Amino acid sequence: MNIALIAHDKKKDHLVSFTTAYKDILSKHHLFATGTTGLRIINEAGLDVHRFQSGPYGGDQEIGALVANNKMDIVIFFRDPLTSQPHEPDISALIRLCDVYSVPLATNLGTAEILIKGLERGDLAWRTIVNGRSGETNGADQA
Ligand SMILES: O=C(CO)COP(=O)(O)O
Repeated sequence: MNIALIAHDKKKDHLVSFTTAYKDILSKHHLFATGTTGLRIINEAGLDVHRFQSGPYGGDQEIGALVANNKMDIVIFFRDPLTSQPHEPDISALIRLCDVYSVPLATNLGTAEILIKGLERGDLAWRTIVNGRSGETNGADQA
Protein backbone atom coordinates (compact mmCIF):
# COMPACT_ATOMS: atom_id res chain seq x y z
CA MET A 1 0.00 0.00 0.00
CA ASN A 2 1.02 3.60 -0.53
CA ILE A 3 0.60 5.63 2.65
CA ALA A 4 0.81 9.42 2.99
CA LEU A 5 1.97 10.88 6.30
CA ILE A 6 1.41 14.57 7.01
CA ALA A 7 1.37 16.66 10.17
CA HIS A 8 1.10 20.32 10.96
CA ASP A 9 3.84 21.73 13.19
CA LYS A 10 2.07 21.34 16.54
CA LYS A 11 1.14 17.74 15.62
CA LYS A 12 4.50 16.59 14.31
CA ASP A 13 5.59 15.14 17.66
CA HIS A 14 2.43 13.00 17.66
CA LEU A 15 3.10 11.71 14.17
CA VAL A 16 6.73 10.92 14.97
CA SER A 17 5.58 8.96 18.04
CA PHE A 18 2.89 7.22 15.99
CA THR A 19 5.27 6.21 13.20
CA THR A 20 7.83 5.03 15.76
CA ALA A 21 5.24 2.94 17.60
CA TYR A 22 3.96 1.35 14.37
CA LYS A 23 7.28 1.17 12.57
CA ASP A 24 7.03 -2.61 12.03
CA ILE A 25 3.73 -2.24 10.21
CA LEU A 26 4.59 0.91 8.31
CA SER A 27 7.93 -0.41 7.09
CA LYS A 28 6.09 -3.04 5.00
CA HIS A 29 4.54 -0.28 2.89
CA HIS A 30 5.57 2.61 0.68
CA LEU A 31 5.59 5.81 2.68
CA PHE A 32 5.18 9.34 1.35
CA ALA A 33 5.15 12.62 3.25
CA THR A 34 5.22 16.37 2.95
CA GLY A 35 8.71 17.83 3.27
CA THR A 36 9.26 18.69 6.91
CA THR A 37 7.10 15.88 8.24
CA GLY A 38 9.00 13.39 6.09
CA LEU A 39 12.38 14.60 7.28
CA ARG A 40 11.39 14.14 10.91
CA ILE A 41 10.03 10.64 10.29
CA ILE A 42 13.20 9.64 8.47
CA ASN A 43 15.49 11.06 11.16
CA GLU A 44 13.52 10.17 14.27
CA ALA A 45 11.50 7.05 13.39
CA GLY A 46 14.12 5.65 11.01
CA LEU A 47 11.63 4.87 8.26
CA ASP A 48 12.19 5.16 4.52
CA VAL A 49 9.97 7.97 3.24
CA HIS A 50 9.58 9.65 -0.14
CA ARG A 51 9.35 13.37 0.56
CA PHE A 52 7.31 15.86 -1.43
CA GLN A 53 7.39 19.66 -1.09
CA SER A 54 6.59 21.15 2.27
CA GLY A 55 2.83 21.66 2.72
CA PRO A 56 2.73 25.43 2.19
CA TYR A 57 4.86 24.99 -0.95
CA GLY A 58 2.59 22.47 -2.64
CA GLY A 59 3.15 19.18 -0.82
CA ASP A 60 -0.52 18.67 0.00
CA GLN A 61 -1.37 19.20 -3.66
CA GLU A 62 1.26 16.69 -4.77
CA ILE A 63 -0.27 14.09 -2.48
CA GLY A 64 -3.74 15.13 -3.67
CA ALA A 65 -2.69 14.39 -7.25
CA LEU A 66 -1.80 10.83 -6.24
CA VAL A 67 -5.17 10.47 -4.49
CA ALA A 68 -6.90 11.67 -7.68
CA ASN A 69 -5.05 9.01 -9.66
CA ASN A 70 -5.84 6.21 -7.21
CA LYS A 71 -2.18 5.89 -6.29
CA MET A 72 -2.53 6.74 -2.62
CA ASP A 73 -4.24 4.11 -0.47
CA ILE A 74 -4.22 5.70 2.98
CA VAL A 75 -3.75 9.28 4.15
CA ILE A 76 -2.76 9.98 7.74
CA PHE A 77 -2.93 13.72 8.19
CA PHE A 78 -2.58 15.07 11.73
CA ARG A 79 -3.92 18.52 11.03
CA ASP A 80 -3.96 21.31 13.57
CA PRO A 81 -7.53 22.55 13.97
CA LEU A 82 -6.49 25.41 16.28
CA THR A 83 -3.97 27.22 14.09
CA SER A 84 -4.73 28.93 10.79
CA GLN A 85 -2.55 27.82 7.89
CA PRO A 86 -1.52 29.94 4.89
CA HIS A 87 -2.34 27.05 2.57
CA GLU A 88 -5.77 26.23 3.99
CA PRO A 89 -7.25 25.77 0.48
CA ASP A 90 -4.68 23.05 -0.25
CA ILE A 91 -5.53 21.26 3.00
CA SER A 92 -9.25 21.36 2.27
CA ALA A 93 -8.62 20.17 -1.28
CA LEU A 94 -6.65 17.14 -0.10
CA ILE A 95 -9.31 16.17 2.43
CA ARG A 96 -11.99 16.70 -0.19
CA LEU A 97 -10.22 14.45 -2.70
CA CYS A 98 -9.93 11.68 -0.11
CA ASP A 99 -13.71 11.88 0.22
CA VAL A 100 -14.23 12.00 -3.54
CA TYR A 101 -12.18 8.81 -4.00
CA SER A 102 -13.11 7.08 -0.72
CA VAL A 103 -9.48 6.96 0.32
CA PRO A 104 -9.18 6.10 4.03
CA LEU A 105 -8.19 9.29 5.84
CA ALA A 106 -7.25 9.78 9.49
CA THR A 107 -6.97 13.36 10.71
CA ASN A 108 -6.17 12.51 14.32
CA LEU A 109 -4.29 9.99 16.41
CA GLY A 110 -7.41 8.12 17.55
CA THR A 111 -8.55 7.33 14.03
CA ALA A 112 -5.02 6.66 12.81
CA GLU A 113 -4.65 3.90 15.42
CA ILE A 114 -7.81 2.20 14.15
CA LEU A 115 -6.67 2.56 10.54
CA ILE A 116 -3.22 1.10 11.11
CA LYS A 117 -4.61 -1.85 13.05
CA GLY A 118 -7.14 -2.45 10.26
CA LEU A 119 -4.32 -2.26 7.73
CA GLU A 120 -2.34 -4.92 9.59
CA ARG A 121 -5.44 -7.16 9.82
CA GLY A 122 -5.97 -6.92 6.06
CA ASP A 123 -9.14 -4.82 6.26
CA LEU A 124 -7.86 -2.54 3.52
CA ALA A 125 -7.25 -5.26 0.94
CA TRP A 126 -10.12 -3.80 -1.10
CA ARG A 127 -7.79 -0.93 -1.99
CA THR A 128 -5.74 -3.27 -4.19
CA ILE A 129 -8.86 -3.86 -6.30
CA VAL A 130 -9.65 -0.16 -6.57
CA ASN A 131 -6.07 0.79 -7.40
CA GLY A 132 -5.56 -2.02 -9.91
CA ARG A 133 -2.83 -3.77 -7.93
CA SER A 134 -4.86 -6.80 -6.87
CA GLY A 135 -1.95 -9.21 -7.31
CA GLU A 136 -0.18 -7.63 -4.38
CA THR A 137 -0.69 -8.42 -0.73
CA ASN A 138 1.54 -6.20 1.35
CA GLY A 139 1.78 -3.11 -0.78
CA ALA A 140 4.83 -3.87 -2.89
CA ASP A 141 3.78 -1.14 -5.26
CA GLN A 142 5.03 2.22 -6.32
CA ALA A 143 3.26 5.51 -6.90
O1 LIG B 1 1.73 21.92 5.97
C1 LIG B 1 1.64 20.71 5.95
C2 LIG B 1 0.36 20.06 5.61
O2 LIG B 1 -0.66 20.95 5.28
C3 LIG B 1 2.79 19.87 6.28
O3 LIG B 1 3.94 20.32 5.64
P1 LIG B 1 5.36 19.98 6.25
O4 LIG B 1 5.42 18.52 6.48
O5 LIG B 1 6.37 20.40 5.23
O6 LIG B 1 5.46 20.78 7.53
